[in-house]
Amino acid sequence: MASVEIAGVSKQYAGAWAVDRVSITVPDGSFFSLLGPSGSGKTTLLRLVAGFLRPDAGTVRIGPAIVNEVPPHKRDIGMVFQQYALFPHQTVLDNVAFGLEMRGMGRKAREAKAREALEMVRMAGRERAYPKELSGGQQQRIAIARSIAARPAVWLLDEPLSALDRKLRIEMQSELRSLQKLLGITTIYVTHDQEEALAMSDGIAIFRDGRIAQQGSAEDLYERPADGFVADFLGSANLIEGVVARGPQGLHVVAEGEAFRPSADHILRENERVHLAIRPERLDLSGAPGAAQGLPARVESVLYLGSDLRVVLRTRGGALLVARAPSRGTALAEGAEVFAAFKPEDAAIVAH
Ligand SMILES: Nc1ncnc2c1ncn2[C@@H]1O[C@H](COP(=O)(O)OP(=O)(O)OP(=O)(O)O)[C@@H](O)[C@H]1O
Repeated sequence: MASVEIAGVSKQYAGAWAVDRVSITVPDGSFFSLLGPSGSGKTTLLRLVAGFLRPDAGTVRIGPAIVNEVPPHKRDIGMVFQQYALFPHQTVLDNVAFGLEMRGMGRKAREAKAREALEMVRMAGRERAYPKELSGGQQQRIAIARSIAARPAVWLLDEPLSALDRKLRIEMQSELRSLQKLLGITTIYVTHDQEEALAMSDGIAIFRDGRIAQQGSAEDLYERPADGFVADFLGSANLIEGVVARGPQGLHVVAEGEAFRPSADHILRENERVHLAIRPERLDLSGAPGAAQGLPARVESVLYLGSDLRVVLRTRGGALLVARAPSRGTALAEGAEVFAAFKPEDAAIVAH
């Protein structure tokens, strides 16, 4: 197995930087996601690691070796694409064995390896089928089996589940993760689905316009977003404008005329303009103003989502807030006046 180290890598298309000085280290055996909106450079970076593209600057290492000049088939990688890219006129077994043949393995050995891979993706018994006889989910399992049959050191997946329906996607997320752990394979996973990245990854890099807005563990990014873009991208954070002021208790954030204490791990600079970023599920609408900190607000709409409600609120200062409240035992009507409370540790303070 091998780590992947991307150091200062850039790539431009027709004068525009698709990937701009990106550095990421993916430790041996870990699962790392590239997350970001469409066009932010995720696929370009994955193709640079795969060797389909050459960086204009920087280096890509797989294990100890710099691979900038190494063609894809010599990089010891397995790849899965959004579109399964199976050969329609070949059987499942031949599709999975294809890469092994390219590596010069004899028929017996490659069929044994291919069967082993099919067992891992729970497709044993379908060796003689053709791709068109399989569902989309099953075809993707075949593509996954093909990518791991040779037991590569590095696994690169580009939105592998985005063509599947939601239920199957969630099932496949945990299967992919289990398989990744079983094989101990170093993995880079491209997705634009924040829930998927949070659920699956040891590490995540959030892309914005070819650059990394922030990288870290799922918890780091969710609880301590570096800025409003990251906070919002990772799950519709509420952003309330404020400014850092000095009071008798030290530095705090003033927003809509109220003082908010920072949690212990925030470093504030006087007069800095900031946002308080609060997750919808961390707003508590159940109480009256009292010991808790928060903002008075009026309910604009209540949407029933099954297990919970989505409540849209407008603060007196004009900020729009979204809260999640349990659907049982919550009686909220449009126009009601409420107090939206939150704990200091649930409000990340992010750059404006
Ligand atoms: N072959 C190409 N020629 C010219 N420009 C390209 C090419 N491939 C990508 N780009 C541009 O590079 C930028 C990054 O694209 P990239 O496909 O890496 O983004 P992405 O984050 O993977 O997006 P998506 O989620 O939509 O696939 C975009 O502005 C895109 O238009």
